[in-house]
Amino acid sequence: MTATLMDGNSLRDEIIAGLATQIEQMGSPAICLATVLVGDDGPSQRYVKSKHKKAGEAGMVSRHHGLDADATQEEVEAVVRELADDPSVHGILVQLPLPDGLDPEPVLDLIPAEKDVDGLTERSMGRLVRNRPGLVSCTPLGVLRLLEKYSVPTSGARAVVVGRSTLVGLPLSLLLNRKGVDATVTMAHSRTADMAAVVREADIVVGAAGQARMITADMVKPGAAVIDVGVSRTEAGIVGDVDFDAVAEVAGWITPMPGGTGPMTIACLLENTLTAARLQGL
Ligand SMILES: Nc1nc2c(c(=O)[nH]1)N[C@@H](CN(C=O)c1ccc(C(=O)N[C@@H](CCC(=O)O)C(=O)O)cc1)CN2
Repeated sequence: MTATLMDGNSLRDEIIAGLATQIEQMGSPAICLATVLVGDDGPSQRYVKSKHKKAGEAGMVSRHHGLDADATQEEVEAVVRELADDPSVHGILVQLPLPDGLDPEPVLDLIPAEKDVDGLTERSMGRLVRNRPGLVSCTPLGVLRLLEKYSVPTSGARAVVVGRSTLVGLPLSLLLNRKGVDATVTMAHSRTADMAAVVREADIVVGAAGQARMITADMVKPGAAVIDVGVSRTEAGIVGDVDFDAVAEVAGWITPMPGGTGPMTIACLLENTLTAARLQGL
């Protein structure tokens, strides 16, 4: 492997240790992250469990609200409303996806902007678009942290983000385009003509389409930074959007899957929770 490995597990641990120190210096106030999980999807349960474990390591408290898969829209919204009104809760996270039949949009929009540690409400996304301060979604933030940590040049770099989800692709494209980061960003998606040629132009490639190993070595410019956000579960285990072994021979930097952007999502969620607590006067 010639590429530098961008290790999300070690950067997550570093960030969480830093948060623990800051919270201790604040006199260890009860900074509370509340999670809402509807249904019994295995991976979602694991992610939520991990969020609680890491919150504890950062010196935060956390609270979990689990609802059955057949919960109604009204029941889910009632839980979020209660958390929104509770002054002891600083951050609210509704684990996605919600089961079929539930509409996430009205649920998310019940979260007050200052408690929106996932950065997914209309208000938070609007602030991101308008370049105003606000909480930003966690995986895109995690990608920026990795680029920064590994000193990947971004100013004037060509970045291609494959995937246009509101969870990752869209906010990440906006962040990469921001002043101070200054990449020239292309958003690519399933209808992009000649995807290989588009990706080959990029100094920074982000795979966020959820298509197993779709980014192959022949699509990657030598020396590019390649960030994998896609997760596909195959018989061989968890596979990302990047054909890791072959791309690692061409790229300058690469994230592993697992161990890259996933852990960073949780680290940035906890950073957002501390920011949210401060916004609420703690
Ligand atoms: N409300 C949200 N829902 C979802 C988000 C989100 O940011 N907010 N992102 C994903 C799931 N997710 C966090 O919620 C998440 C995904 C993956 C990991 C992670 O650490 N993965 C490990 C692999 C472990 C495994 O998948 O079994 C890794 O990459 O090393 C953490 C969090 C969708 N929903």
